[in-house]
Amino acid sequence: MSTGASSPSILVSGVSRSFGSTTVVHEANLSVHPGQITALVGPNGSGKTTLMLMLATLLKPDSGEIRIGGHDAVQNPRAARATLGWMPDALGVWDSLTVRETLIAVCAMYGISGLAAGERVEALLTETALTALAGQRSHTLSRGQKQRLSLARALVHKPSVLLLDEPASGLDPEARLAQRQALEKLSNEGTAILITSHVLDELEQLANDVVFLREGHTSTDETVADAMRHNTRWRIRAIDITTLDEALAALHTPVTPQALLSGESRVVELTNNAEAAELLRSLVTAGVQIIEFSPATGSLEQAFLRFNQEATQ
Ligand SMILES: Nc1ncnc2c1ncn2[C@@H]1O[C@H](COP(=O)(O)OP(=O)(O)OP(=O)(O)O)[C@@H](O)[C@H]1O
Repeated sequence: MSTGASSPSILVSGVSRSFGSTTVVHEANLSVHPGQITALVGPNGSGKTTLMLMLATLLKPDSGEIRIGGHDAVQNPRAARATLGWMPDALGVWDSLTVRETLIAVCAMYGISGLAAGERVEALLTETALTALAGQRSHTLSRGQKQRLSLARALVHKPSVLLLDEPASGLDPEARLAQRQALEKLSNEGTAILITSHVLDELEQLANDVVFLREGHTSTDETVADAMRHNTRWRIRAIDITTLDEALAALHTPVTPQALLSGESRVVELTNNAEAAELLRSLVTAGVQIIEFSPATGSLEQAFLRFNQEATQ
């Protein structure tokens, strides 16, 4: 969904790309405005990385238009590159360089040198919690530490567009939270962010827009809105589970028991949000003390599964 009156920082219009006779991205469309965080969600092999590589100017589209910060990514890749920060799904490291030296080398690539480079690198080390590891060789970092270095590298030239391919992969919960906060801060400062991840719960907390990708086709605003509107599986918890069971039985609502770390709960299948609201009202009227009534899996995950289901029908 594209929102906002500003012109988009990322614009993809009718973009296609084939490898040999296989078309991997089919007339894809999306836009991301300044300050917006858009999730790009698709199953394995749906074309996310291929699309990201084209946005990063590392792969040419066969047709269509890509604009990054207003610059045509095909006609003027140099200008587009100066605007964007790219975090690939796997960090290629220069084995012999330390974390600090890596960042200084990337500064040099962007024409930042001397005192300015030193200051920028120290700020990035602090921002990505890498100061304690600054003297360590990059190839000895853990997966999560490499992810932090990869983000720091992408941010060297203060880009207004960030392309992040699986940035949370390999991060522990604390590091994920820190990364989420860092990205929220950048978004509040006006950075446009396009992010792929298979961790949909994580994306749901971060993104304010989503584009689904299936076999190289992007979703339309309408299909996303429709998929997001229909939560079908709801989890219900009550102070007294027996009272809940009795009330659900009286309402002829079939349930699936679910054991959770946080206690026993029930999952019900409903057709739409109105039905969910009506069931909640009926349970409360029947005197059940409800302590949770929520989508059984994340809304984004449900919407994604629904989008895929509809696409295969
Ligand atoms: N250089 C290439 N040559 C031939 N086929 C390719 C090439 N790069 C990607 N593909 C194919 O394009 C399709 C999409 O790949 P891509 O890496 O973009 O998917 P993805 O959505 O990022 O997948 P994942 O979630 O597994 O990372 C796959 O079928 C892949 O095999």
